[in-house]
This record gives sequence, structure tokens and C-alpha cells, in this order.
Amino acid sequence: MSHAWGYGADTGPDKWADSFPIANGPRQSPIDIVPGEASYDPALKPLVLKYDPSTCLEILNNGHSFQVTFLDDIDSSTLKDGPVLFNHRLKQFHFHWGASDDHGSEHTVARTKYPAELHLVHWNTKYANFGEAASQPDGLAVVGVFLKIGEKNPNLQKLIDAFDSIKTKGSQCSFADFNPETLLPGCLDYWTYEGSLTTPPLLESVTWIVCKEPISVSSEQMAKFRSLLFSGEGETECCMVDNYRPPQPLKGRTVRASFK
Ligand SMILES: NS(=O)(=O)c1ccc2c(c1)[C@H]1CCC[C@H]1[C@@H](c1ccccc1Cl)N2
Ligand SMILES: [Zn+2]
Repeated sequence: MSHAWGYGADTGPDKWADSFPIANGPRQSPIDIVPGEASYDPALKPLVLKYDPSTCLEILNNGHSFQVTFLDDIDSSTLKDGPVLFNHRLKQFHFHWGASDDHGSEHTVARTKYPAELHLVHWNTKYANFGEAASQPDGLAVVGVFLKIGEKNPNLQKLIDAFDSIKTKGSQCSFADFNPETLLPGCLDYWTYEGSLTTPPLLESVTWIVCKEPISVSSEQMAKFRSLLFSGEGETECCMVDNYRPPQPLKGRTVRASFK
């Protein structure tokens, strides 16, 4: 397989090891989180997330998901404390979702699947930039937030309202003054473990921080997520759905909980 990875039958997660052998590595993500087997760690600090809406740059369809990108040349939007020892800067956030409301998240909780999962991607500023950090075992910290079907989410709606401009792979538009803090649950209790990017290059450089509490999304809003396309303009239309990797073997790793 060339490096053209995806989520289809010929390019999907079961084929990624052909070009990215780390797919079978010791600290792959996502995982199934089993609350009863997580170890409460009283030494874990509360997460400190401080985001500056003015650092929001653009929203784009990268052919795998849609992402909102942030200016990360100074410490404006940061993650501190929690399980990490160093300051991290927000680079982007994106989502993973299913073809129907009964699946779509990457992490699962006691095998329970959520319809979608938000990833807020941060890089450790002890390294020069995102690309360098992404190749280091302590280079990235990704906050995962589950989406659960319920009330319409007005903050997600601000993203959905931009979807007409980013329908196809490679399309993007400016996107200003969005505060990712509005996408966080009220309670920031979390599970944490050492893992990887969940898409190629599957680099084992991520401290995962998965929030216990989901945020709401309506079924109608999820239908709008599924109106995006994996395909580019002028190509045969391929709906952007099921852009998630299933849980990977824990391989002896410990999952810690910030709460009892
Ligand atoms: N799901 S996830 O949260 O584990 C996640 C987080 C960040 C990134 C990825 C996946 C993947 C997605 C496409 C490119 C790759 C990565 C990247 C981007 C540009 C340059 C290098 C790299 Cl490694 N960014
Ligand atoms: Zn992701």
C-alpha cells in the first residue's frame, strides 16, 4: 500500500501495518477503557486548559476528518498540569465519527461506543515545533472528549455552519474567534495512558487524556457531520463516515484515573 491510507476496505486500519509497521507497536491507540481496571492516582493534577479564541485560524477538510487549526507560535492556547510535566500548545482539534449514531468513537468505555469523539491536539513546548514533538515519546498530549446523542449543541453548531465551505478534501476557509473551551464538558475528570496517534503515521508520542464526561450532540447535527466528503472536488463522492480506528491491544499498559 502506498502512503495513501484511509478508512475503506483496501486502505483502512487493518491495512495500515503494511506501510506503517508501528501499527502493531507496544503503545498503540485508541484502547477500550475499563473503568474498574483503571488505577486512581491521587498524584494526578487537575487539567489546566487555557484557550485564546484569537489564535483560531481556519477550518479545513484534510480528507480524513475536518480540523480547526490554531496559531501556535506563542503560549496563547495551552494545556498544563494534568498528567503532563511540561507546558503544551494547542495545534488543532478534529473529530472521528460513525455512519450511524450507535458507533464512531475511537476510544470505548467498557466496550461502549459513542457516536463521535473530539481530539484536541497539543505539543510539548520543550520541543521546537509540532513536527519534532510528534516524533518524541512525550511530545504530544491529546484530550479526547466523547459526544453523546442529546440536546443540540450550539457550540458544535458554529463548526457545522462552516461545513458548506469545507465539503470536499483539501477545502478550507478562515475560521476566527472560536473558543475550544466551549467544547469541553463541565467536569474534567479524566483517564490517562501512554499511546499513539490513531491515524498514520501512528507515532507513539501521545499522552492520552480522555474525559469521563461526554458533551451533547443532536442526531441531526451528527447527520451534518456525515455530509462531509472524503473525496475531493470533481471526484466520485464518498461520504466522510466511519473515520475511526478500533481499540488496540493494551499490551500491559496501565490506565490511570484522576478520580475515584
Ligand atoms: N487522531 S489523533 O488525535 O491521534 C492525531 C493527532 C494529530 C495528527 C494526526 C492524528 C494525524 C492526522 C493526519 C496527520 C497526522 C498528524 C500529523 C500532521 C501533520 C504533520 C505530521 C503529523 Cl504526525 N497529526
Ligand atoms: Zn483524532
